[in-house]
Amino acid sequence: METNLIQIRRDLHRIPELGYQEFKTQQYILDFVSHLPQERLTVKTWKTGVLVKVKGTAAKKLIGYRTDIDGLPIQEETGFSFQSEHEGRMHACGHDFHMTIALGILTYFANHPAQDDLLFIFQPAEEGPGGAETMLKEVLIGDWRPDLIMALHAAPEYPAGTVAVKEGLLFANTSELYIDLEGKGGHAAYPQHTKDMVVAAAYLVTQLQSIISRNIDPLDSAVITIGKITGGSVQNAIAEYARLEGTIRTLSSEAMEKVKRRIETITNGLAAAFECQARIDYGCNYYQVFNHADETARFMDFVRTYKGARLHECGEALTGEDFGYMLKEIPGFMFWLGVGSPYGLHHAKFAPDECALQMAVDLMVDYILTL
Ligand SMILES: CC(=O)N[C@@H](CCC[C@H](N)C(=O)O)C(=O)O
Repeated sequence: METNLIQIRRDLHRIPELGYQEFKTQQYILDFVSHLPQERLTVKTWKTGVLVKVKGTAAKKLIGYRTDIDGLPIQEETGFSFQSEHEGRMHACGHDFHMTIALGILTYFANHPAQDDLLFIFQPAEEGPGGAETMLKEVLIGDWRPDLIMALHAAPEYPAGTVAVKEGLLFANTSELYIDLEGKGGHAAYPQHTKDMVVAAAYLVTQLQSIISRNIDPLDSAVITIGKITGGSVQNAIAEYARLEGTIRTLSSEAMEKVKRRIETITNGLAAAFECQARIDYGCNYYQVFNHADETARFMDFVRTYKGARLHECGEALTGEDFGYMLKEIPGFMFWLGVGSPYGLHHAKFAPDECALQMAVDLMVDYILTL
C-alpha cells in the first residue's frame, strides 16, 4: 500500500501548533489513523497526543516508536507553497517529518502486522513545557509500557540517507532560563534619576557568557544562550523592566547545577551593582538523552549493512529532547536522521529534504521486522 508521505508532511507543515495546543495536529493524526485497517488497532488520546497500538501476530513484547508533534513560535520564511498557515508558528525542528515517518511506519504495520505488538506514541510539547515525562507516568504504564523504545530527530547537517548515532550520551541536559530585571524608568535625558534595565540586561548577557569560558572545565562543554531580550517601551525613555529568555545546556547534571549557581551569583551581583530587583526562573528542564548500549549497538549493526542508509558514528550534541525521560526508564535509543537542509534547526528557512521520508520509513520498517 502506497502512502503519500510528501503530501502528509506538507499537510502537517501547514498547521504547526505550540505545546499542548496541537488540536488540529491531533485531529489530523486521528483522521489518518481512522482510514487504516482497524482490526488490529487500539487508539487512545492523551491531552493533545495520540497513542496507537498495533496488535502483533504472536506478540512476546511491545515495541514503542515515539514522535513529537509540536511546532515552534517562529515566523516561517521559506516561501514554500505549503508554508505554515499559522502566523508566527513553524515546524522548524522537523516534527512534521517525525510525524510523517511515524505515520508511514504505522501504515505499513496496520496492513502487514509484525509478530510483536507495536506502540506508536505521538507526543505533544517537546519544545516546551515537555510532554514525555508526564506521558511516561500517566499513560506509558501497564499494558501500554513498551519493552523497547525508539525515536529519531531530523539532522540538517547530514544528507538524506545518513543515520548518525552513538551509544551513551547523545543529547544534553537542558534548562530554560528566564531572568526578570526591575529598576526605575524615567526620561532618557535624566539617567541619574533612574535604574536603567536595558543597560543592566546588556551587562548581564555578557557576564553570563563568562560562566562558560571561566567556570566550566575547558574539556567539558556547556552552552548558555539568551535567545530573546525584551525591555523598554520607547526610544527616549529609560526602561524600568527588562527580561532575558534563554536556555542552558550541559553534558552532566553536575555541570548544570554549577552553571545555575553561577547564574544566581552573577545575577545577584548585578542586582546589587545596578540597584535593581532580579528574579530567575528555570522553566522546564530536560534529562539528557542517553542511548542504551545493547539496543543501540544492534541498530548500528543493522544500519551498517543496510543498503538504503549510511551509518555515521557521531558525537554528542548540546540539543535537548524530553525523549531522554523515556530512555531513562525504557531501553532504547534515538538517532539523527540526515535531512540535508541549507538552514539549520530552529531557522525560519529550515528546508529539510523530503527524500529522507521514504528512506526513514523503509529503514524503520525493515529494522522492526528484525526485532
Ligand atoms: C531537538 C531540539 O531542538 N530540542 C529543543 C528542546 C528545547 C527544550 C527547552 N525549551 C529549552 O530551550 O531548554 C532544543 O532547543 O534543543
